[in-house]
Parts: sequence; structure tokens; C-alpha cells
Amino acid sequence: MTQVLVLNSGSSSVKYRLLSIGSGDPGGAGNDGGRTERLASGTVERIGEEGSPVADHAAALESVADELAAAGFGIDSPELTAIGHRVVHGGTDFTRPTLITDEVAAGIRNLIPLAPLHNPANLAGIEVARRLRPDLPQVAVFDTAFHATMPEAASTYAIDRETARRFGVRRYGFHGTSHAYVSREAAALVGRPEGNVIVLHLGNGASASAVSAGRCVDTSMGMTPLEGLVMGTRSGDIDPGAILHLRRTAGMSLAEIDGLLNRRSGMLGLCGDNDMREVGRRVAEGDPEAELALAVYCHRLRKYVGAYCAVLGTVDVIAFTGGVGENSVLVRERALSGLEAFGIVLDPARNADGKGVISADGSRVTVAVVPTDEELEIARQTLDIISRTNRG
Ligand SMILES: Nc1ncnc2c1ncn2[C@@H]1O[C@H](COP(=O)(O)OP(=O)(O)O)[C@@H](O)[C@H]1O
Ligand SMILES: CC(=O)OP(=O)(O)O
Ligand SMILES: [Mg+2]
Repeated sequence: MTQVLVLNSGSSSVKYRLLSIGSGDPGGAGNDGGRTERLASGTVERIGEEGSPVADHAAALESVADELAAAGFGIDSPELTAIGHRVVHGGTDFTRPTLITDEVAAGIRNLIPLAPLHNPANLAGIEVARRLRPDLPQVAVFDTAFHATMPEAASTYAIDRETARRFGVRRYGFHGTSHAYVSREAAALVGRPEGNVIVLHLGNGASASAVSAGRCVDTSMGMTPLEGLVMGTRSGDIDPGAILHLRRTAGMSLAEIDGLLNRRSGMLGLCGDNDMREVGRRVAEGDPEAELALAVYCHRLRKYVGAYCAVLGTVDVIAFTGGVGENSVLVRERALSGLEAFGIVLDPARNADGKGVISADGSRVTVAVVPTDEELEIARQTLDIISRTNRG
């Protein structure tokens, strides 16, 4: 048995999970034959927020170590084999899980301008974990990796080629660990591992992907995790002309525009709440601001579903995942309403239940709720790299 600690350091939280993984499962895809056991897990939240006891990521990692110790697992345990880290942006340099060295850490640091909300947090987690356990192999698993196989037609922005090349302006895509895991699970659910899948990962950040035979062919996030769907605090798609207008005519600084689009937009900007549970409550009370916010959110989602039906040609299964995707009956219902002509028909009772298949028996496309498990996927990929490294 080997133990792997997975750290998913977000901008304001650190999720951790300690897993025991049987030696027969060195991390490959597919089922783990029940050999994987969750020993401990948790989330340290509200990092750096006003009044929070957790000042920064270093303090958060100390809390993680304390919580593990309280559960009977010291972070200094000799049984710990490796630490796997989620890293959001891998750029073009990192398209596979990578053993972390000083050079790799520097590479992740160089990518901060492309993911200013995420890479600093990921890096902080890596630095503290390496300080606590310099003896252990630590592996970075990149959100961008799964999307590296996107066709050029999907990854290329239609701007001057030379400028794009010089400054790395292209589409990378994110949440790849989740899209990889969920698309595989969804394809298996309908017995079509080579099938076509649309994954809707709806968390605080949100993205859609179109996956064919296990390969990502398009995704809604782009060069940064700002493009695409409406999110908790991010705008998603917006006319770049609007940004020029805010700069030129409204005189906003780039920092102000950055703050606007990344932190004061999305559901928060539209209605003052970024928690979909609260939005749902307000919609039930007939609150017009919340109603418009939900309408914008679901309209954008429906557009991407339609677009990815076109990109894929045929669709076997649509999978909802992430905190909103797994829990919001309302979002699933609104996003897929009116798509009967596409062969997409929900079963209201199954949708309300929200477990597994939620489409009607006659629906040509299967719709399912598929809980994501980024931590398990990161643990598998971490062990996979380590066993490869050990084999030479
Ligand atoms: N029961 C629920 N109904 C609707 N939304 C929910 C529910 N539970 C959680 N959510 C939403 O899930 C979102 C967080 O999703 P999650 O995947 O945990 O985020 P993260 O991107 O931080 O991993 C929040 O917007 C929250 O409102
Ligand atoms: C890339 C991204 O948006 O991640 P998260 O959903 O964790 O913010
Ligand atoms: Mg998430």
C-alpha cells in the first residue's frame, strides 16, 4: 500500500485528501477495483479573508498538517509516498503530470501572469509542502494538460499569428483533471468508452468541454480561466471591445478591469450573490435580479451545449459536475430546456433526485450527474509518474 496526499490549493481555500492506494493500481485510468481508500480529507477555507484565522497559504498548510495529525496521520509519516498538487496553468511547457524540481517550480511561477488567481496559490502549496517534506517526491498535475490535444482550430484565436506566437496568446483550457475524469466516467456509464461526451463542470469557476473517444476537442475556457461560461465572480465571454471601451472611455485602469472581470462579475456582479444556493432561494421568492442572473447563466450554458453538439456531430452523453452541476436541479432544468429537437429530454423526477442518469427514457442523448473527483485523479496521476520514474 502507498499513501498519497493531494493538495488542491485554490485562491481562497485548500482542499486536501490523504489516500491509500493498493499496489495493484499504479494510477492508470479506469476503475480502481476498490483498492483505494480515503484516509482523511477536508477543506481549509477563507484564506486571507478579513477576520479569518487563516492568514495565508502557509498558515492553511499548517492547518492541514494539524487536521491530519488530529485524524492520526502525521504529515511526517514514513508511510506517505508522495504529494500531488493541482496546478491550474501549465502553459505549453507542461502538458503532462510532472515531478516537481526547483526548475519546474520556477516554470509554474513564470506562468502566474496567465492565471493570477490560481498559480500563486498552487505555488504556495508546493513551496510549503516541499519545505515540510523535502524527502518526498511531489508531482504537479496541470488543469491545462487534458486540453493540450485540442485541434488547432479550437485552440487558435483569430488574431495576428506573429503577435499570438510571441506572447503565447492561444486557448489552453482548464479544469482538465475534472473533464478527464468525468468524461471517462460518463462514457463508461453509457457503455461507450469511445463515445462523444459534453462535460459541464460548474463550480466557482465553470467550464464546458467536448470530448470524443477520450480526447478533448474543445473547451470553453481559453488563454486564462476567464473565457466561456458565466461563473461565480467571473464574466466568462464578453466582447473584447467592451474592455477597450472601459479603458478608453470610462478611464478604468487595467487592474480595475481585471478586478471587475475576475472578482466582481458573474453571478456576484449580476445579483450580488455568487452562491448558487442563495440565488436559487431568491429566484423562488421572485427576486428579479436573481432571476435575470440565473437566466444569463443558463442561457450561456445552453449556447455551449448547442455549440458542442455541433462540434461533436453526435452526442452520447452530457455530464453535469461540480458544486452547481451536481446539486442545482434548477440550473440543470433551465440549461437544457427547449433542447428536445437535439434529442435532449430530462426526466423531471430523476433530475430532482440528481443521482446518475437524469434524462427521460426516450431521450436520444443520455444526461447524467457525475460527481467529479479531482483529488482521486490527481493521486492516480501522481503515482503513475512516480512508478514510471522509478522504472527509469
Ligand atoms: N445544493 C446546492 N445547490 C446549488 N448550488 C450548490 C449547492 N451546493 C453547492 N453549490 C454551489 O457550488 C459552488 C461551488 O462549487 P465547487 O465545485 O465546490 O467549487 P470550486 O470551484 O471551489 O471547487 C457554489 O457556487 C455553491 O453555491
Ligand atoms: C481554473 C479554475 O477556474 O479553477 P476554479 O474553478 O478552482 O476556480
Ligand atoms: Mg473546483
